[in-house]
Amino acid sequence: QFVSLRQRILSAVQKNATRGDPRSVIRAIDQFCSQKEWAMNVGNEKGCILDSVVSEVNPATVLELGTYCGYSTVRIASLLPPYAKFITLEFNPDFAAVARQVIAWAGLEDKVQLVEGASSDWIPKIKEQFGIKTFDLVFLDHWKEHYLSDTKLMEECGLLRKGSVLLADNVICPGAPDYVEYVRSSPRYKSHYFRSHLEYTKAEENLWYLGIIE
Ligand SMILES: Cn1cnc(CNC(=O)c2cc(-c3ccc(F)cc3)cc(O)c2O)c1
Ligand SMILES: [Mg+2]
Repeated sequence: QFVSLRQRILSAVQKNATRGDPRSVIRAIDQFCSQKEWAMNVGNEKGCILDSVVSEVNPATVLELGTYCGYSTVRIASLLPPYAKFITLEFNPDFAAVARQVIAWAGLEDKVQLVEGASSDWIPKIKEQFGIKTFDLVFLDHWKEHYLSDTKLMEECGLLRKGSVLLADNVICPGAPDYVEYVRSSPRYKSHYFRSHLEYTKAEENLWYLGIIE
């Protein structure tokens, strides 16, 4: 019977990765997606940029918008200090179900809270629900047309502070032009492109990094 791509990704992890070993989970997904079927994980090239930003920021609080199968969730969670609070939001319950199992296979279920639902519904509730004042790092990788509205919503909800770092995937492909326009023209943001390629392809892509300077 029909097995979904996300289920095939999960099976590849359970078959080829070692329980409790995040790096083997990442390697298993990258091998599957480069050798078998393309999927919209951030991938290893952009993943290394993500790793360097996480290590540099060394965040106590992290928000990920768009969990998908949990690939970037595992990369981030494996680099966080023990006291860190990491929330990842996923709208699609089928993706969330796979991501929970991928995160558990990596042994990182205690490092991250996966919350199902719409980012626009959850962002206003984060302070009181999770006892978080502001985020040191936000990774945007969900619906590209929600990057701008959710960034404005995070500002309005007081979830961003001087020094907060926003890292956005796919600002070229599929693209988030209104978001890029907003942050580039706003005096509140200092921004930086990391040149890279669309996951598992040679297509040009950028991870768009920016710090809030206030
Ligand atoms: C349904 N859905 C649930 N989450 C999302 C948000 N993610 C994306 O849309 C997304 C899309 C692509 C992509 C797709 C087709 C293509 F030809 C080129 C690129 C790459 C990514 O890295 C992404 O994050 C969409
Ligand atoms: Mg992406």
